[in-house]
Order: sequence, then C-alpha cells, then structure tokens
Amino acid sequence: MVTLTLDRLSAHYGRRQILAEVTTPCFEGGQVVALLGPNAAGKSTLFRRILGLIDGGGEARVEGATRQRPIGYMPQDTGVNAVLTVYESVLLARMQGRSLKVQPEDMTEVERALDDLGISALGERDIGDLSGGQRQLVGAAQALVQSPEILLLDEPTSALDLHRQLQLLTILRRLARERGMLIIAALHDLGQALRFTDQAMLLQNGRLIASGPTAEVVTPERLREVYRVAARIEPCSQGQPQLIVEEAI
Ligand SMILES: Nc1ncnc2c1ncn2[C@@H]1O[C@H](COP(=O)(O)OP(=O)(O)OP(=O)(O)O)[C@@H](O)[C@H]1O
Repeated sequence: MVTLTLDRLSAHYGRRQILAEVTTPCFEGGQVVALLGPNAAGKSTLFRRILGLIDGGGEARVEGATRQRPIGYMPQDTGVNAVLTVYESVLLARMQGRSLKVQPEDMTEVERALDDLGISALGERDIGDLSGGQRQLVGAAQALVQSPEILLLDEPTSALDLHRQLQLLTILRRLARERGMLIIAALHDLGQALRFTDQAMLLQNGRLIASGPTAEVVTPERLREVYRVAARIEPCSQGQPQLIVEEAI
C-alpha cells in the first residue's frame, strides 16, 4: 500500500519562507485527506513542494509505490487549451512523460476517467467552450487518467454547484477505497471535510497547526483561532457531525 509522510517539509519562494517544518503522520492509500487552512496559509505551496516543483528542506516520503511517477496533481488553475476536445486533452494528459504511441489501454483509461467523473458526454466538446465547473471536472480527469497512486487536488470543488461538489467528493471517497489511492484535497468547506474525509491537515501561516482524523482536527476552538469564526459542531439527526457557523469574529 502506498503511503506519504511529510517530514520537516519547508518551502520558500526566493528568500521568502512559506512553509516551516511541516511534519505529518503517515497517510495511507485508501484514505481521503483534507488539506485545510485560510487563504494564503500555504496549501498550494505544500502541494508544489510535495511534487518537487519548488525548493525547500525536509522530505515528502513516498513508500510502497509501484509506479515510477506515483503522484497525480490537479492545480488550482487548470490550464485550458481551446483547440483540443475534452477527450484529446485527457488523452494528452495520459501520454505525458511517455512515448506518444497511443495504446488501446490508454484509450480505455481516458474513457474510464471521464466515466468516473460523470463527464463522458463532454468528450467531443472543445475544452474552451466549457463552463468553469465542467473545466474543473476535466482537470480532475486529467489528473486521474494517469492512474496515480497518490492524487493531489487543489480546491477541486471550488467551481462546482452543490450537487456536483457532493458528487465529486463521493466519487473521490469511492476511488480511494476501491483503488487504494491516497487522495489529498485542499478544501475550504469544513463541513464537507468533516463529512467526506478521513484525515486532515490544518495549515496557518505556513505552519501545521494540527493533523489526524478530521473530526479531531476541525474543532470549534480551531475554527475560532485559525478561521476567526464562531461555530459549533453538532451531530445531525443521522449522527453525522454538522458544522453550524454563527458569525465571523
Ligand atoms: N509563485 C510565488 N511567488 C512568491 N510567493 C508566492 C507564490 N505563490 C504563492 N506565494 C505566497 O505564498 C503564500 C502561500 O500561498 P498559497 O497559494 O500556497 O496559499 P493557499 O493556502 O493555497 O491559499 P488560497 O486558499 O488563497 O488558495 C502566500 O502568501 C502567497 O502570496
């Protein structure tokens, strides 16, 4: 099973330190992990540092991976290429870093990624003609089609309507369980994090404030300290934790 452990991971842009010694428990395949924190806390920077796209100290230790490039990534701003169809853009993502000879298996994987995300009907559409939410799902398909063992998604629900947010989070949970994938998603909706994720990391000003089971990370005290909101967490009628936000403080 694939695992990821962050060990005193730091990151800087030029001379400016953004992340300071982030150390986490070992996250395992099959789990969905929420990456939480207010604007500018360092969530995107953490993803880029895990991917080795920026410099810094410490280590993002991947163990148990069977592939040479085990990590898939969907950035916050997914690029759009207007001259490609959705199918072509996902196929191109699949072929990244490989020979350009398309095998039948590659086409099967493209169809599977589109199907997994419920966007098979968009396959022949030009990517430039899509709505923001549709483009976001295509971005997720581009990351998923590489059959990653670890999938990093930077705010994958930010452009989606409520139905599609819930649908995507449900799909991610299923994919993690069924394929043993470790999925880490930056999320701003803490209620959804409580409902759909197993573990969480909470960043503030580039420091890890808490990590562990989501229900232990997202507490009224931390919402007050880190997010500056007064909130309660109460079980709903079905016993699920429900976040009730009262006011900004
Ligand atoms: N390329 C860059 N060069 C210099 N500073 C950067 C760069 N990218 C981000 N930063 C700075 O790093 C800090 C963390 O930014 P980051 O994008 O990681 O935050 P975030 O938690 O993802 O925020 P948000 O929730 O708003 O997307 C911010 O102060 C930001 O201004």
